Amino acid sequence: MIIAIDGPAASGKGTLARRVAAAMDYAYLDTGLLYRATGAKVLAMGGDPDDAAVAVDAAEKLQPKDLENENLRGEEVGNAASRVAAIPQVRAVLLDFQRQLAKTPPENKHGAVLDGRDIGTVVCPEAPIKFYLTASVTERANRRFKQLQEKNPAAIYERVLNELEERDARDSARDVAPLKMADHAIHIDTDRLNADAVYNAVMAHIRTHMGTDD
Ligand SMILES: Nc1ncnc2c1ncn2[C@@H]1O[C@H](COP(=O)(O)OP(=O)(O)OP(=O)(O)O)[C@@H](O)[C@H]1O
Ligand SMILES: Nc1ccn([C@@H]2O[C@H](COP(=O)(O)O)[C@@H](O)[C@H]2O)c(=O)n1
Repeated sequence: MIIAIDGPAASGKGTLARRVAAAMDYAYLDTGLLYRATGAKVLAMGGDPDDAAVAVDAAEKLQPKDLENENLRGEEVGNAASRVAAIPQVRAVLLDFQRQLAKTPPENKHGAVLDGRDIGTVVCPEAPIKFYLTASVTERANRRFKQLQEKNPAAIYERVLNELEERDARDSARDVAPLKMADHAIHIDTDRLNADAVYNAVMAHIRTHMGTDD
């Protein structure tokens, strides 16, 4: 079974998806990492993330080790990721890998959890269960700021907020696979829910869907 989790930056998709995948013994794919690794490659080459030829070349050359780069999590790379992600040919290059993993999860797992922006709408529209997580931009900026501060005490809240707003706007307005809720997705507003509460709500939906709730 495929479980799709979409939503804007720092809404808690990865935290949730990782936990759901572990509980279900499913494979997990953070699809944002593919775009982050592509953006980071472009920056490392001194290229412009809006340059389609350079970005496509970087996407085509991605290797598994590129996804393990510790520096992918910063907002500068997030911004570059969001710019390469608006290029249709980049998305086309990365699509097959995502679909393949969803349809044939590694290690003979019986399912996969994918999180991103377009999992329920484009990558796996056939997913039987889809979630769409949101939270206000200020709540998400607080979360991301706290997270970044653990690694970099000099992180600046206003900068984090601006970068999230910029990324939200670009991800929602692009022509190809924009961020939006899929039809039939379950919307969870996480503003007043901690990570445990979100997880419990999602697992309750999954059990109901699978007919395993008692
Ligand atoms: N419901 C929640 N309440 C408060 N904090 C949360 C909640 N869910 C996740 N967090 C925290 O918010 C931060 C961002 O979460 P996470 O990385 O899972 O978001 P994301 O949507 O995957 O982000 P991105 O799109 O940038 O990959 C993390 O520090 C995480 O621990
Ligand atoms: N399915 C996806 C996933 C991500 N993106 C783009 O990548 C950027 C970084 O993603 P994070 O989840 O790590 O924040 C994001 O801002 C999107 O532009 C995407 O387009 N589709």
